[in-house]
Amino acid sequence: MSVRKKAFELLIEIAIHGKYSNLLLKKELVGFDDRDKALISNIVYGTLQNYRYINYQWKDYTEKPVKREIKLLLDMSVYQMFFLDRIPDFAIIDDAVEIAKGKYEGKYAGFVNAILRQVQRKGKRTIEGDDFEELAIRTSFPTWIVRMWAKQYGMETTIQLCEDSLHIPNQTVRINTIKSSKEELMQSNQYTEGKLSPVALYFKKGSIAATEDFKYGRTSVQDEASQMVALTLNPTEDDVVLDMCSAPGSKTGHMAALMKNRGKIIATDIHPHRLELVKATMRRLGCINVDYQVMDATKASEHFETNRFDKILVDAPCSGYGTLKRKNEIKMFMEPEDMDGIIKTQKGILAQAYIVLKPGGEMVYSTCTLNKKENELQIKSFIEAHPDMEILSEETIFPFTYDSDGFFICKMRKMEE
Ligand SMILES: C[S@@+](CC[C@H](N)C(=O)[O-])C[C@H]1O[C@@H](n2cnc3c(N)ncnc32)[C@H](O)[C@@H]1O
Repeated sequence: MSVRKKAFELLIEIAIHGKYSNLLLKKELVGFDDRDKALISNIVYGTLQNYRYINYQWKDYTEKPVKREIKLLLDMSVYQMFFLDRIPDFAIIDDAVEIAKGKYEGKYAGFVNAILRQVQRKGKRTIEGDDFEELAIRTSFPTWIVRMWAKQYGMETTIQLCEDSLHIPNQTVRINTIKSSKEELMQSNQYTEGKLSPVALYFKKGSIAATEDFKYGRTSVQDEASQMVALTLNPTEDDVVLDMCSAPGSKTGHMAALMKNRGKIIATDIHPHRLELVKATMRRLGCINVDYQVMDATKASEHFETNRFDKILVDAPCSGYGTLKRKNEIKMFMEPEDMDGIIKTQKGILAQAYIVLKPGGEMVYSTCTLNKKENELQIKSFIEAHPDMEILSEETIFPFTYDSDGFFICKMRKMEE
């Protein structure tokens, strides 16, 4: 199968059928050589990352409603014409026409040809609209989120956030100190040192999952800002810790390492199949101080006695807007109402965490999103409802500062009775 046809099929799966891009590409690119793999990945991720900008380049050249698959074919072709210098336009257009011929009995081949020839003739369009609209189209975001971020964080930060989402992210591992050390791993020349977390290494090239270090549990794939969560909670060897939303287990493994495999972590998640991922990861990492329990964290006090835990991690389900350079398709699907249910769940989990936390105990609330309603305002309302909780630290890590994901991390303490 041609490289572009494969890219097109993958885009249909992601953009129309809602599959996760990183999982799909990992599975579907087996058997392609490295050059083809790189080109297919580039076309798929590039089209997703720039979906609104490239669509803007051709959408006014037709008044007819365009079928979703044909729209994707045009988007993908325009992406290649404007972003990939090495492929001549005529080859991209010919290929798109050939792919269209195979769809809907060839009905759209002429249409695809006509639109792409217009794009080729007219070149890049100047973006029209106010500052919010211009930024949203240029960096391919829905305009509502640009307005929301500008209101919450200011325009300068919003521009940085939007532009940062177009970068290819670092591949980062956490050193699993249960099995290895920085000194040992750095000997292999596969890594450079991280910038934020003391146990982060950047993987230089290739697939982390294919390395011996990963296979034997010396490393865990984990973004650097994400590593700051367990470091902030800082559980010790004597603690009994509740990890309320633990799957797939990145932070559980980190906490086990900080606790030197002593004390106890109870790892819970609402989804049994996701809790299985935590178990598998703990086996690979050699973590032996973890117990597992399927649990809806909004009902934690039905499972555990009051005041039981020394430390609690609430790594809450969230809108995920801090992970946009890693999960490009979120930008395409994000809707303002997505947040409503999540905010309610976060509130419910926090209220339950409070009940099962010991007086004098500490808890971290974290999200991988940039949205004050899920972060600062969520904490503000929690503290108002629980005046015996004090904030020890509250930090937003923007994804552009350390080329990491974006995280919000708040550490709190329950005052002694
Ligand atoms: C941000 S992820 C957690 C990531 C994890 N802490 C890690 O470091 O790998 C949020 C998790 O919360 C779980 N979740 C969602 N709603 C929940 C609920 N009501 N109770 C418990 N877990 C929930 C999801 O299944 C998901 O695994």
